[in-house]
Amino acid sequence: MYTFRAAVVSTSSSGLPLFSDCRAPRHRRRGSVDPSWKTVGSRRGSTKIACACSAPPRSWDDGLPSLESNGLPLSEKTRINEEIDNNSDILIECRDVHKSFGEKEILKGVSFKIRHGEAVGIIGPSGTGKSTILKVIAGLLAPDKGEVLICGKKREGLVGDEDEDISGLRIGLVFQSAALFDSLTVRENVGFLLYEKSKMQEARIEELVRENLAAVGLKGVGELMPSELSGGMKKRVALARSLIFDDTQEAEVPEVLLYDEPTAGLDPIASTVVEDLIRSVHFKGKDALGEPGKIASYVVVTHQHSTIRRAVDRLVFLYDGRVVWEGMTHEFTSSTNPIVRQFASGSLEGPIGY
Ligand SMILES: Nc1ncnc2c1ncn2[C@@H]1O[C@H](COP(=O)(O)OP(=O)(O)OP(=O)(O)O)[C@@H](O)[C@H]1O
Repeated sequence: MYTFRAAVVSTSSSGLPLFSDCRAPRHRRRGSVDPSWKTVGSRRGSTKIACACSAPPRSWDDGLPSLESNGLPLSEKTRINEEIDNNSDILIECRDVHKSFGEKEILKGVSFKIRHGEAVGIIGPSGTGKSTILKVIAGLLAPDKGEVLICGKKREGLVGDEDEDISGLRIGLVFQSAALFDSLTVRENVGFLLYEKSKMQEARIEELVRENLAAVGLKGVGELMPSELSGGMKKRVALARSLIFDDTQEAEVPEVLLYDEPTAGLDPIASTVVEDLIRSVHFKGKDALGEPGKIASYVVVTHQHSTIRRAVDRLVFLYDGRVVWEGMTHEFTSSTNPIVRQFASGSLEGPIGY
């Protein structure tokens, strides 16, 4: 399963133009380049946080009655106001997202919301579309039907497309394979985007690389090659790469990180390290330097029970291309939903067929 997924991500067999710029910079290439690497994100945000996290402007002609003219009872007005307030912290919303690969319909109408401050896990049986929905959110895949709203605004186009215009939010995707360029040093991997896309001085980039490596508990590894790192260290380097950004160019906008099976293939202790790291770079946590993390919200696709328990607070359960259950992590094992029960217990008996 792991190998297959890694293969899907690490080749451009999907035919996506997205991977067309996934090459190491020519002057930094040393030998072969892992073509799988892609950092996803809009570094062009110009909206201030207050705007970034506020609800989309709502027209009172959109089906909801006007508060001014219809003399609604106070309770009704309150309800509507609460609904607006409750939606004001939604960073990402998937609405009825469909996606097929050839004849195979994978996502059959996926809807859920990610709010500011949330730590969400996406779980479900193999092949049910968990990685696919992450890639749709990240702008690596376009939905066939339905939409993804980023801070209330419909995402148009894919990452790198000219018509891609997401502002007010940065989205980073951390691939399960870590997907480092094997021909670049750790420092070059972490600073890749800044070396390539920014006008920052090399010395400043190096400083940021050092800071971000330190934040994930890695000091003094900048000049090592990826082949010299353990699997857990590679995942941390990938995380540091997703945290770094050009802070000279843009207004500060929230960042959402999407982790695709971050603990797959790790031993239990290495998994705990990565799970705690995921928590630590969240703004509610403290990074390895004791500073508050930078991440506003994150989403973790995982199969591992330890990761579910330790790294996320809320779960979205995908089955057969749809969300069949959502709930808090502590509700997962006591759910009466037969699909969830079977999955949580690992039983062969139940609605999920293998
Ligand atoms: N680019 C692609 N081209 C063709 N089929 C694809 C592509 N990407 C994914 N698929 C198929 O879509 C289905 C869902 O894949 P996905 O990786 O999203 O599942 P998943 O729920 O993350 O699985 P797992 O838990 O095993 O990693 C699989 O059957 C896979 O073969």
